[in-house]
Amino acid sequence: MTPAARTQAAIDLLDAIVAAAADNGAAADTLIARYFAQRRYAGSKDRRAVRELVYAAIRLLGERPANGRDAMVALAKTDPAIAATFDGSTHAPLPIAANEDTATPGIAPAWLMERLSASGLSAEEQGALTGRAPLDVRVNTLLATADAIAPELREPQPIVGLPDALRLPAGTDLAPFAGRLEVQDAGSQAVTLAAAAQPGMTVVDLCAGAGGKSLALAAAMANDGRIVAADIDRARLRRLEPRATAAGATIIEPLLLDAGREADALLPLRAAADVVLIDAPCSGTGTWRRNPEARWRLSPARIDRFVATQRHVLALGAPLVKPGGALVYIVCSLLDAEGRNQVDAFLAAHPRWHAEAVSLPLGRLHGLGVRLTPAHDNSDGFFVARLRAPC
Ligand SMILES: C[S@@+](CC[C@H](N)C(=O)[O-])C[C@H]1O[C@@H](n2cnc3c(N)ncnc32)[C@H](O)[C@@H]1O
Repeated sequence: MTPAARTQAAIDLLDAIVAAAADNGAAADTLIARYFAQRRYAGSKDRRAVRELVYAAIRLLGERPANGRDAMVALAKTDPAIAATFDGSTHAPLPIAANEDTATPGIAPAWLMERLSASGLSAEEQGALTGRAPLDVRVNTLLATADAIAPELREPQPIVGLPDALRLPAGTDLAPFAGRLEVQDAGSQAVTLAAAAQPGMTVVDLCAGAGGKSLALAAAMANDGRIVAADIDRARLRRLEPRATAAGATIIEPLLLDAGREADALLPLRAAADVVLIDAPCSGTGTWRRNPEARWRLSPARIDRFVATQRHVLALGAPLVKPGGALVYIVCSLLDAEGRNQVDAFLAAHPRWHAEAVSLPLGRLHGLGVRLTPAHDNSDGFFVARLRAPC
């Protein structure tokens, strides 16, 4: 592909990504994979170059652009080499007109930046939300140690305070390390420590998804005890089983919940858990470095729905905690509505519970919990709080 054809391909892809973001359709990565599956003539260099153009345009624009051309013209205005590819030749985009409309660069839609500011996030902190994320892995201590595995890796960097974490060069091939290394952001590893999981405990991972945190809990518990990994999403939960097998995690019991009737399946776990971990569904404002297109998908109504779901899962999780046990609430959002305000509301409704101090290797105190941000912690953004049930 010529450079101009790559630009046109990026425009076509961005058209699809913009439409999908508006209609809650497929993710950008899925659309890119589908696009190239139908264009076998594109070599790996072309694919990489087009992908980079697409993601550079997505990162540049906080507001969802009208279409792919608007997005790429905005990117071209930051880079004369890209602007030069708008030359009107075969397979190339038409030249950029002097008065052509373009999308405006920014971090996020204006209404969302206001909410981030109101949640105490400075302009510098907001600017870091769309940077590039490092490749972080967790060494699965059920099968390996960081010291033993480090010599097999190219340039592994330790992460202060997280002895089982390593930061690796982008593009490191992790296939030879299946089971021994799990891709997991440093922030995600840090907030899981708030569970203080110990061998012999019973832990309910209520929003387990594909089990990223369940696997970390199993390692922390040295495969001794019980972890119930519950979720309403069958496809995600199904991905947990092979991961657990590869990781040698034997104490994880997947539990598929029926949305709207979750309490039925959870009844046998009433007052049974030392710890209930709730990694709640959220807007993901802390994960834009990995998933920058997510900010094109958000709306005030969508955030309201997340807030309602978070209240719902908190109400499901609280009765599972045994007297004196703990509920750990986590969101990968930096909006107070989803983080500290949820905790304040929970405690107002449960006056006999209290928030416990959590000491983590990353993050700063925020409300009754701890907040991690990309600017401060070079991790994804998270809010985590640990709530103690009455004895
Ligand atoms: C942030 S993701 C969890 C990620 C996972 N803990 C990890 O570390 O990989 C939130 C999960 O909550 C699940 N969820 C949403 N509503 C739920 C409900 N009512 N009960 C249980 N899980 C729910 C979603 O299906 C999703 O998998």
